[in-house]
Amino acid sequence: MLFGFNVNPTLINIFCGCLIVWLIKYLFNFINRIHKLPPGPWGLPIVGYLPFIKKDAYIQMTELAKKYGPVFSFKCGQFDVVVINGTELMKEALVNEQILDRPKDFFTPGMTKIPSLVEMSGEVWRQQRRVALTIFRNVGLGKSKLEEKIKEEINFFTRKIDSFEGKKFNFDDLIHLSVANVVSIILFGHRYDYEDPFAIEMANSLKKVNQNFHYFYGLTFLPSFYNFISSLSFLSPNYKKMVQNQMQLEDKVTTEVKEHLEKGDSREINDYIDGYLEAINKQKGENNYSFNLETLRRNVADFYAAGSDTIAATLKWIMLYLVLYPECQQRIQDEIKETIGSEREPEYADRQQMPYTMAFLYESLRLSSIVALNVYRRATRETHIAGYIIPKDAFVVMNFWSVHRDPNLWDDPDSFKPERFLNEDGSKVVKSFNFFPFSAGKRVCPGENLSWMELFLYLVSILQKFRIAAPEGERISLESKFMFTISPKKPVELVCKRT
Ligand code: HEM
Repeated sequence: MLFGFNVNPTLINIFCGCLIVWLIKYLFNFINRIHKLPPGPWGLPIVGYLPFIKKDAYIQMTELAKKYGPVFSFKCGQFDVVVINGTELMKEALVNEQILDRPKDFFTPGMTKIPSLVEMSGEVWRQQRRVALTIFRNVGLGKSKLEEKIKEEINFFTRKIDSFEGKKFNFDDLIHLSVANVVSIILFGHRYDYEDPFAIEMANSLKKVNQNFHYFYGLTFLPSFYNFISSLSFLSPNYKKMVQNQMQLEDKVTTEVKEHLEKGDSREINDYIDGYLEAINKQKGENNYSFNLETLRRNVADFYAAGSDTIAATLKWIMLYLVLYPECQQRIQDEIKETIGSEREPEYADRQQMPYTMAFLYESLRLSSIVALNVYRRATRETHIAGYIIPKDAFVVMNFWSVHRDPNLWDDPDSFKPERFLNEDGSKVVKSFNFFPFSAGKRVCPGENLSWMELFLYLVSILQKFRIAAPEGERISLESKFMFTISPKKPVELVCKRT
């Protein structure tokens, strides 16, 4: 008798036997897996280590690497997370074809079912990336045509700084609008006036998306619980705001796409939207066709974000370093005087005669490490790093910050020393093998060349005209906040006096 029912004892025996076999198998697999996975901290059932992850996760990941070794793992919600630290292992991981993909459930579950190029995997990602790089090349990326447009934008920018007549101003808002204009020229074919409400709204939407973003977002790691958790608004208020702001940004992009569509088929290819619309027409009817208006909208919004937030954050750090280290500022201005003078506009080619300025840029990117943890990768199949198993579908996180601050690789790594990137007599800039702010391998940042050009031209054009300082009586703070990028916590306020 079982609960008052007559049950055949043989059936009970078979059921118990099956249960025991299943339990033994489960335990065997569990122990086997734990044994082969990289070591790491334990977590709680269901949520794993997620509740223990701190705000400055890149510092925590670096600390955990000291305890468990350069490759460690933990359970985070529904996924295994493997974190890679150290140059050699990072390089091994970056060339591993099995960890090129992004997570299956995009980083922003609930937002849209159509991924952007940044979130795509496999053949579709390859197609989209190939076409994006071709369009970027055709519209002038890396050519003098784009350099001229960047210089034009910087002219507007320095004129605006001039209008403050040496008084204190907020560098943040202005730099966001200016660098967003550079990426707007590539994507939309034009810049916006700094007072244009459309541009201001677009930049504000992006700013708010970033304010509410967290690298280890609960919903990213618990996608099956998305509907449940998101219905409890008090558990995910920031997430909801982020999704709303992202939608606002994408609506603006839609307006731009519509304007391009209205031009009809006769349009010239002046920007990414033109090039993409042409790709849609050309590839219609082909197998594995992945080009459509929704993907265009998502790609443009992500390029706008990836191309402006990163450069703005880096330039903010650069301004803070210039104020904190006036001797560095002076050396760059001496190089400008010798190489360019005060009349001619700076050109990107000038960098070849300006080793100290380039070393200053490298050191700024090393110390700020704005993309401290890589955009998540996913193991497409079970693979190995340093002899450890990386299970299929594990999230793979590369900790660039740990490499850029490793005391075994850099002398006094927490100090700002541009000289570390110079040869002995200071006549040449020397790149380090332990320096990869833009990642590496097939998924390396496609905006790397554009970024170097922008950073060099902004820095040199500003210092050619102005001496930068903190407002009188105010102290510069290097406190940071980590959302997707690491940026200064407080707004950067400056005083720029004509040289
Ligand atoms: C200082 C500036 C920048 C830094 C430090 C930076 C860094 C990075 C890093 C580390 C990645 C991840 C690559 C990987 O998965 O291994 C990335 C991806 C990406 N970046 Fe940048 N980036 C910068 C500027 C830009 C600019 C200016 C653009 C575009 C105009 C851009 C567009 C992208 C895109 C589209 C991806 C995703 C690529 C893919 O998934 O295939 N980035 N970036």
